[in-house]
Amino acid sequence: MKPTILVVGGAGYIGSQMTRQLAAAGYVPVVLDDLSNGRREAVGPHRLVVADMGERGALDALLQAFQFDAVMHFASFIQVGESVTEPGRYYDNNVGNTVRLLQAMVRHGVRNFIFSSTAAIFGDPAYVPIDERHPKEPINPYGRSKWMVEQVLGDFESAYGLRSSCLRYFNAAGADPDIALGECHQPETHLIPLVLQAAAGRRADITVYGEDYDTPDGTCIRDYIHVSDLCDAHLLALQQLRAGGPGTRYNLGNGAGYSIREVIDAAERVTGRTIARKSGPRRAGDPPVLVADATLAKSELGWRPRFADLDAIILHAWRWEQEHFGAAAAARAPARSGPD
Ligand SMILES: O=c1ccn([C@@H]2O[C@H](COP(=O)(O)OP(=O)(O)O[C@H]3O[C@H](CO)[C@H](O)[C@H](O)[C@H]3O)[C@@H](O)[C@H]2O)c(=O)[nH]1
Repeated sequence: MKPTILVVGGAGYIGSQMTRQLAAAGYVPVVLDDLSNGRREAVGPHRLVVADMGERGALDALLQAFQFDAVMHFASFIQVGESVTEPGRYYDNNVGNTVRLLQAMVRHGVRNFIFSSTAAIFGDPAYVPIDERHPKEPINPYGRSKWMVEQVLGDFESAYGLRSSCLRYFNAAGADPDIALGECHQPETHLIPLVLQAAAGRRADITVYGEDYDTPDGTCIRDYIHVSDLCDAHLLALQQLRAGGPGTRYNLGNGAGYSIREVIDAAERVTGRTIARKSGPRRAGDPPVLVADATLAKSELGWRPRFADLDAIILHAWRWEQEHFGAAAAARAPARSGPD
């Protein structure tokens, strides 16, 4: 029998890609999503249960109905700025609901958990590239909420034998190489999709948040990682947990940092279009440089990123932008019967 995996938040950007890759790798994914941020159509032919992950009754029914081998959890709120102005919502969902999910797993004897953690747990880096030993000093509620869950997971492993892999994403970007899935946040706040909206003429320009950082060109440096490579790391972490290994934590990035200006230059190269840029103030909570040291994921998981090149990441995102929002999408729109 194929192992069944619960993908919480599997209708979202990374969760839907994970669902697709799990099925391709021979697993049976079951998606739990309340569709507050996810899209029903992103789940494709796979089983979707629409419910709130904080609801005890819904969780019990689901964990009763299926024998899950593992749970992957992608259903967090992810905007740093919003977490500063609405911390209650972030702690309630990212910590409270995650603990409720973990308690349901304990009640039903599901022992393997893969958690989407983040570079934001490290705060302003003391050094780069950032390895797993780097101090955890998050500087915003989003990062704190993720670090709290990592600590909760340590306690759940000691007390209940629930083993977990925490994967700390640096900047997830790109789209499915077949362009079946891609980024579609409402509202969109991430740099690469916004830059590509400007290239496509869906927005007038891109605002660069701060040009006075202590970096070579004054703009923030990030380590962009392709969404498919992130999902590959999840598959490897899943194998590792299912083989009976202890809980693990891995930083996931390509180890190469690109400034905002370099990202916009790369997007101009890939799209062949000129992208208008505007100077804006710094965005609260942005560390100047975030670059991963992913040596541990490579040596212990055997993880090998397939799309480490920034231009390849942007090219997939650009194809997705055109396929999903461009002229082809507009031509398809009138044929649709109504909202879905
Ligand atoms: O219109 C924009 C949007 C972003 N940026 C800049 O581009 C860089 C990347 O910003 P993103 O919003 O794309 O990504 P973040 O680094 O802020 O966010 C990533 O890391 C966060 C934690 O640090 C969260 O995990 C988040 O979900 C994840 O995408 C930042 O310096 C940001 O200030 C701009 O200059 N203009």
